[in-house]
Amino acid sequence: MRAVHFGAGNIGRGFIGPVLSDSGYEVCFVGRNRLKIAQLQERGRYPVTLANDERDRFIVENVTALHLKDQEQVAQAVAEAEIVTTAVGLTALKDIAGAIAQGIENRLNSNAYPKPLHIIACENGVGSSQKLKNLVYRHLKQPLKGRADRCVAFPDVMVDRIVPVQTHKDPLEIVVEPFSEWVIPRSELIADYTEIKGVHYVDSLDSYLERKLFTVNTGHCSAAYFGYLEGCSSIQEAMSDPGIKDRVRGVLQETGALLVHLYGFDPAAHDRYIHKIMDRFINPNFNDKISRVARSPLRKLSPNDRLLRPAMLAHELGLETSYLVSAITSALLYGDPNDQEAVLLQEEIRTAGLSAVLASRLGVPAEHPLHGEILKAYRRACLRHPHLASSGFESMVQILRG
Ligand SMILES: NC(=O)C1=CN([C@@H]2O[C@H](COP(=O)(O)OP(=O)(O)OC[C@H]3O[C@@H](n4cnc5c(N)ncnc54)[C@H](O)[C@@H]3O)[C@@H](O)[C@H]2O)C=CC1
Ligand SMILES: O=P(O)(O)OC[C@H]1O[C@](O)(CO)[C@@H](O)[C@@H]1O
Repeated sequence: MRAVHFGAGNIGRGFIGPVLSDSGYEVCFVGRNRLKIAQLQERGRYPVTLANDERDRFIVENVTALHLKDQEQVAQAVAEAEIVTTAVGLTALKDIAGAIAQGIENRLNSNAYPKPLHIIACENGVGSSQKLKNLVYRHLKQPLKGRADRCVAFPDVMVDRIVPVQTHKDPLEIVVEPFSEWVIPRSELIADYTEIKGVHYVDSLDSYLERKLFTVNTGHCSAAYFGYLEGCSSIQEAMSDPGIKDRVRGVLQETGALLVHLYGFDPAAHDRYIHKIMDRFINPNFNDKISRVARSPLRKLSPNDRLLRPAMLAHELGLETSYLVSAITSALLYGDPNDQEAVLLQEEIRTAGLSAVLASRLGVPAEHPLHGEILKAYRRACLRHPHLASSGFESMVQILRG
């Protein structure tokens, strides 16, 4: 059995690769980093270490690799695979869609009755595989789309494992948290699907996906944005500040009330879930950089993502949102000069004004009550954090003072 995985990065090597390999797949990584690709080709295996006290270690066997630029080989690998997975980042899906489409075309053209193919985007977000499908279909000619509909499935999934940025001498070495969960809805699978060992199959994905997105991802990025404002460099440092930890808990209690309302979770069980997730953030066996967890604030602030979606839904239901508003406000102040989206966000706020950004980027129109609340909270946060003035906020802080 052959799997093709796009993205030889942290979640690819640290989670998807090991699960597929353990399930008997030969895993072909498709990536951009020449050194990693060459090493994967040469060694055919790599080590994974668990960030637990014992530092348990295992080897992922039966792997190979291709460079994304080797278009013909990549398309052929997709054409022959049983499963294709991705972990490249939501915004990068458009850059691999053409290669996947070419693979589907080869597969359909070489066989009148091609075997079914499952293509799974293991990216954080709602409807990631459907997004990938739309991008792939833009490259397919009309008659092929109809045939692809019959034998290619794009199931949306939930993946959960914290894999921080890696800083080892060996470019393939990877340290991951011990916990992991991969959930796939049975209803989105087509014929002849071979179950992957270790995957949790469910009837419906929504509750699993939103519980994870609004708890692990909302809580984690809140810790990162709160920590950034206080000058922390890692999540571990941020979570050791009792004030930040309380605010993260406040955010998760708000999303928790929403999730309990939406999905009927038992409140006490959900409270235990929150507790467990906060313990995962604190894991002392690695150092998770704020810059990783806070990365791409425009994506994280988009209407369907981990901050705005729960805030808007909670507001609609008349639930409390003040901690979520404070997390959104902190994200709006994220100004890491090495993060392209943070730079663009700050530039847009400076040039168009916060109110316009709230309406156009975050989907919170001027007449929405949360619009005014975010503006107010933002003004208060600017005044509390004058150190941000050095990164271009000076004039704004002056205006706000005036
Ligand atoms: N790291 C984590 O703990 C988790 C990450 N995820 C999701 O997995 C995805 C990947 O995240 P990480 O592995 O952490 O990131 P990463 O940066 O370690 O890996 C991403 C990989 O995709 C490749 N890539 C990036 N842009 C590309 C492009 N335009 N074309 C082709 N390849 C490209 C990179 O070369 C890299 O190998 C993201 O969607 C993330 O939200 C999901 C759960 C956990
Ligand atoms: O990968 P993204 O969406 O930028 O966000 C990083 C997130 O990924 C995770 O590592 C796993 O979902 C979270 O810990 C973190 O919130």
